[in-house]
Amino acid sequence: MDNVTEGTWESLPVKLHDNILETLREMKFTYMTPVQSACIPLFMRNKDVAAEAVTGSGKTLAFVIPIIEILLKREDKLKKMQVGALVITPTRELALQISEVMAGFLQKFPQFKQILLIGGSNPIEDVEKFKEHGANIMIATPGRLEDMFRRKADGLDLSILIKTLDVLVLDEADRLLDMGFVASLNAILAYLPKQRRTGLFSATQTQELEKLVRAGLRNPVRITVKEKGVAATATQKTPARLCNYYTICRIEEKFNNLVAFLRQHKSQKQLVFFNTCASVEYYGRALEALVKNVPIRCIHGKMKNKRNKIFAEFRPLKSGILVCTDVMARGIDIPEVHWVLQYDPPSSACAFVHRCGRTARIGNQGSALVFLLPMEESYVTFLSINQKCPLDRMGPVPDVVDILPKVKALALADRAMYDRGMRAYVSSVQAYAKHECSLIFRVKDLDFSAMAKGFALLRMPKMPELRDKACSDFVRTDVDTDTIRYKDKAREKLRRKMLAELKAREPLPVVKRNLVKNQAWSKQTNKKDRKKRRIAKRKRDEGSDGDDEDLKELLNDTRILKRLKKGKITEEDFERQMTDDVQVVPKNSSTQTASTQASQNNACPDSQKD
Ligand SMILES: Nc1ncnc2c1ncn2[C@@H]1O[C@H](COP(=O)(O)OP(=O)(O)OP(=O)(O)O)[C@@H](O)[C@H]1O
Repeated sequence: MDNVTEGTWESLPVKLHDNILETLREMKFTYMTPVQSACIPLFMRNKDVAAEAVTGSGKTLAFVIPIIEILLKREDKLKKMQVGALVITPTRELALQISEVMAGFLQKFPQFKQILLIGGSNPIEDVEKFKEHGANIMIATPGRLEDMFRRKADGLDLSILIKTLDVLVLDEADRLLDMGFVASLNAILAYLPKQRRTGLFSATQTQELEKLVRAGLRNPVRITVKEKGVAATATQKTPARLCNYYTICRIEEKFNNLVAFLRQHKSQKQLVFFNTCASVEYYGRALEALVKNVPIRCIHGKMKNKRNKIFAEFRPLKSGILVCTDVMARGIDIPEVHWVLQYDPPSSACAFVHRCGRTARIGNQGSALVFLLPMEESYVTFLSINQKCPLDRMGPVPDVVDILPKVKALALADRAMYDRGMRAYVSSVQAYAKHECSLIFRVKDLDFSAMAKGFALLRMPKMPELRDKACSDFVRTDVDTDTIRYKDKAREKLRRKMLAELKAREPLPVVKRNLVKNQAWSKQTNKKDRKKRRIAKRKRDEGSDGDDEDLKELLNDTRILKRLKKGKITEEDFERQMTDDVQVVPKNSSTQTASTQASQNNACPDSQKD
């Protein structure tokens, strides 16, 4: 393997513990990678490091090994409940993966205990686990870790236990400094002792990271590992063995192209990235019906407990398709991925590099393909200049057939699929509008009718973004969409009951709302909404009922209906909140605009965050 050429572990200027060398031998890792040979000695000699090296270059061991070495060399040994090392990482999958690597080494160091603190499980259980087993090494996602610092009342004062901290590692550091995490991270950093070693690791670096390097690290050593075979002046961000392609197709042809491509590569292992959870739900199910005899799995950030299981199932497969959002974009180490397909170009250029990095890891070959619309072709130049990520054009996918009628048939056969399509469409429009490169991805130039055709929709959703658009090219189905039933009998029964109740009820008192008419919903979230969502998220993170989505939906529907009946919300509010049971209202009723509005909650651009 080209990447593993930096000498043996024994050749390091610092001697590694025999047990570490033995573990490496057992793993059959004879040689170091460049980032490992550069980081390990520096980290072990008390330096702060900021390491940038391409995806799949072995950064995990570059901090796992020094962590153990540093803890071993402590003069006053750590007690059961004293934390000596902390690794913070953006997603739970990544945390899990790091903890597995750590566990491999800790087998030979039973004196050290590690704890994994990630969302999706009950935080009280984490507190109890901590109290029972103790922890010297914590591997955590920011949200759950921040929460743990506030668990004094549950008998865990982490702010005291962390005073012994020697090493802090921020993995995927640039992502951790993105807006979504920065508040949690600042809160966490305030608890940590200043006298510590800090390591920042990532394949991409941002200006925010620069600021942190300047402000937070003591004499940091910068380690930038360039790719071999790439001109010395260039700093290509993607692995040299990655064949990186783009293809151009019309928006209404995109899904047909994807299906044709996947059918032709059935014997291979492929990741397909979409920008929103709703698109994964919709297209993932469609692919399950259309690409036969190959395992297909779906993962996105709104899945709670199921996520780990699906990921664990997919990892060892020799061939298969993982349909996912950017929760899978960073750091995830899936062996032998042949193709990374980006159905939606990601919302940030950094994410592009990380998505591609799921293949061509540690010197292996791999390929990536992004689907672009004709109006998006300048993205290729942008990537080449901005991200040092050159792409080659791939010709049209051969043997493309029109499978959209089949997707429509799926929606006609089950209202759940119809709903999913509407939500996916709305969420995609909203995600498109939020693209970082808004000069290239111009929502105002999107052909909404053609896009709806490409989504195989039965009718056009109504949303403010489309209000001034003619959309006359779109031919809606002849079928009365209110008559489409849920396959799930309980859900269908509830829908019918709600329809009947809505028809029968008295007009309601008008409830005042603060939303601005004709403005995109995505721009109108108010403080109260945000608070509500935060509370809901906290409840979800407490991990009560992650798996039973259908039951949750039913309960949610009933709760919203009750609020409407009591006059606590307006009809419009009702529609907006019906995040899943869209289309419960009779045709011609003013409430029909609702069909997809509620899907705001589903428009989660699932950006690598947990
Ligand atoms: N010295 C080595 N010899 C052989 N294989 C190695 C070595 N170091 C790491 N690997 C393997 O290489 C793969 C990639 O390593 P790792 O996940 O640490 O990469 P990374 O740089 O963190 O990638 P990303 O930027 O995507 O997070 C893993 O499967 C790991 O087990």
